[in-house]
Amino acid sequence: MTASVQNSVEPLPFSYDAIVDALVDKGYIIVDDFLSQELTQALRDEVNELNSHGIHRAGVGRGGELQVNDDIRSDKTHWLDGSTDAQQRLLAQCDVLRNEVNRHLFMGLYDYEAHFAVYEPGSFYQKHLDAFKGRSNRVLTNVIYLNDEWHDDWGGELAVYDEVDELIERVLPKGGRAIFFLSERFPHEVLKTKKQRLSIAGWYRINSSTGSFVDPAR
Ligand SMILES: O=C(O)CCC(=O)C(=O)O
Ligand SMILES: [Fe+2]
Repeated sequence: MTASVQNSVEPLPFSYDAIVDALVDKGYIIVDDFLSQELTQALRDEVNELNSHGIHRAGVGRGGELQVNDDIRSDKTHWLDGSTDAQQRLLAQCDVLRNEVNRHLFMGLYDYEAHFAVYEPGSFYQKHLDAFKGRSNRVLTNVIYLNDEWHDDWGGELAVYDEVDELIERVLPKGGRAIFFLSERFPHEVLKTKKQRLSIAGWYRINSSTGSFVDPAR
C-alpha cells in the first residue's frame, strides 16, 4: 500500500461535526492539527518563497478605499488563487467545512477567500472586527497557522475578546492549528510578534449582491 493511500484512510484528527457544534454553542473553536504537518509545511514553503520575492503590505478597507495603515496592521499579505497543489488541497478542505456548515446551520456560505500573511518581528494587527453587522458578506473567519514551532515567549498570540470586550482566548500560532469564529461577534488582535509569524487568514462569505452592485469585491 502506498503512503498516500494509507493517509487517505487515516481518521482525521478533528471532526467537522465538532466544529459545527462549537460554532452553534459558543461561536468559535480552536482546532489543533486542522492541517496535516505535510500540508502545513508545503504551505509554509510557499509563503516563504513568496516572501523572498517580496509580498505586499496589507491594506485596511476594501476596493477603492484600500489603504496601507501602519498604525492598524503591519503584516504583508498575498491572496490564495488555487494555483498550486498545496493551495488546492487547503481550499478543498475548507470547502468541506463550508458544505458541513451549510448542511447543518443553513448559513448560506457560498464562497471562501483567503490570504497568506507574514508578520515580521515587531508586526501586529490592532483589535478589530472582521465584519460589522449587516455591512459585510464575511460571516465566518478562519485563521490557520503555518510556523513549524512557536514558543510561549515569542508573542504574536491572537487575542480574542467577547461581545463585552473580555479577553476569552490567547491563541499561540502553532503550525497546523486553526481557529474558526463568527466574524461579527469577536473583536480580536494579533499581539506584537518577536519572531516571523506565518498564517493564512480566510473568510467564508454569503452572497449579498443587490441590483447592479456586485458583491464581493476585494
Ligand atoms: O493572524 C491572526 O491570528 C489573525 C489575523 C486577522 O485578524 C485578520 O487578518 O483579520
Ligand atoms: Fe481579523
